[in-house]
Amino acid sequence: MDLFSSEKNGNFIKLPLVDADVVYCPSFFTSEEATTYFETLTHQTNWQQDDITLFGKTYPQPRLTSLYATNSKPYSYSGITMFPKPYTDILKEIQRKIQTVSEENFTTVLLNLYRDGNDSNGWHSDDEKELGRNPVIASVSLGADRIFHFRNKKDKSVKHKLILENGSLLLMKGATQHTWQHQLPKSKKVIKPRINLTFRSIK
Ligand SMILES: O=C(O)CCC(=O)C(=O)O
Ligand SMILES: [Fe+2]
Repeated sequence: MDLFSSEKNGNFIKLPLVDADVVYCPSFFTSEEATTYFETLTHQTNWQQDDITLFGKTYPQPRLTSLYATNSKPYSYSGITMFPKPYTDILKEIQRKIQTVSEENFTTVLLNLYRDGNDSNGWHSDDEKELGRNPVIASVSLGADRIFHFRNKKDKSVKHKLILENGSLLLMKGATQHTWQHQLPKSKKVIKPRINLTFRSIK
């Protein structure tokens, strides 16, 4: 499906990032769908808090995570290896809806729970080998609005900010993970939780 002619799924905005392909859709899901998904995933997900190792030091990850997949392939990043559980019905439903616009056969979803504005996700690219060369990553946001940043890898002063809203979809494709990093910074103002799902393909 051509993203820009899709009316049913609302408004797709292409972000002005050089050598990247990032599209944001603010209300991909209705607020009723987003509320149902948020409530169900809060309670049904097998949330865990792993330790990560960065530059030889070990810390508890500043958020909770969980991995689900249609196969049994693990996913490794920041010194953590996660083994997936099988998709639940709600994850199948969300994936079916995003697959109508993403044209990618996702196998795996990483869920993040940011309990409040103290939880965060530091600068990184999703460039692990198991994701393949130019990964398509579909990122769904539920719950509290949070600020999201991109910065260019060659010139880290080149940044782009956006707000990831409840029920939104962000699609990152093409060279994006080679040329840009992203982060979800802490925010003193945020007191409510947010759930993020990033659908990926690990073959
Ligand atoms: O929470 C988000 O919006 C970003 C998550 C992310 O970048 C990741 O899990 O790789
Ligand atoms: Fe990421």
